[in-house]
Amino acid sequence: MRATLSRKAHFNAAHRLYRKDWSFEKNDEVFGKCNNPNFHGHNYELIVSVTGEIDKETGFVVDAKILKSLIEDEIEAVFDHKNLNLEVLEFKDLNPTAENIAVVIYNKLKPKLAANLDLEITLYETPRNFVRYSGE
Ligand SMILES: Nc1nc2c(c(=O)[nH]1)N=C([C@H](O)[C@H](O)COP(=O)(O)OP(=O)(O)OP(=O)(O)O)CN2
Ligand SMILES: [Zn+2]
Repeated sequence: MRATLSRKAHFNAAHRLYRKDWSFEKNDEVFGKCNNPNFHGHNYELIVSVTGEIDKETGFVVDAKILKSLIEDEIEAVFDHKNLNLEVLEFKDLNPTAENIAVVIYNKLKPKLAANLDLEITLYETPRNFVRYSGE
């Protein structure tokens, strides 16, 4: 029997949406106020969902305590109160859009989970904008 265990987390981070290889005008045209050179911030809300067989002995898909620690160590410690463009290696040459942040989070967590577990990342950048990514 399969089920999904989800864990919520959050982090605050600053970012700027732009491409280094575009002019300021082109970045302004495409990214608007998100191209502010002085950055801006969001209270990101993260939902990490793990799907798999329910273990017959424990009743767990995955131990929620272990998932909590994984998110703290791999995501919150790296992203919380950081400037994503300047302080998080993965975004040195990658625009820190909600889509790309969700992919980076997926890629950090997936190898840390048992191979038979499926992972879905839901990332709210604002209360109204959110992204889902599950590796496809
Ligand atoms: N496809 C995407 N579009 C946008 C992203 C993104 O990550 N992916 N990000 C942004 C900006 O980061 C921007 O800061 C979002 O803020 P805003 O437009 O203010 O979002 P709100 O939900 O708060 O907007 P309201 O107009 O107040 O509803 C832009 N686009
Ligand atoms: Zn933004």
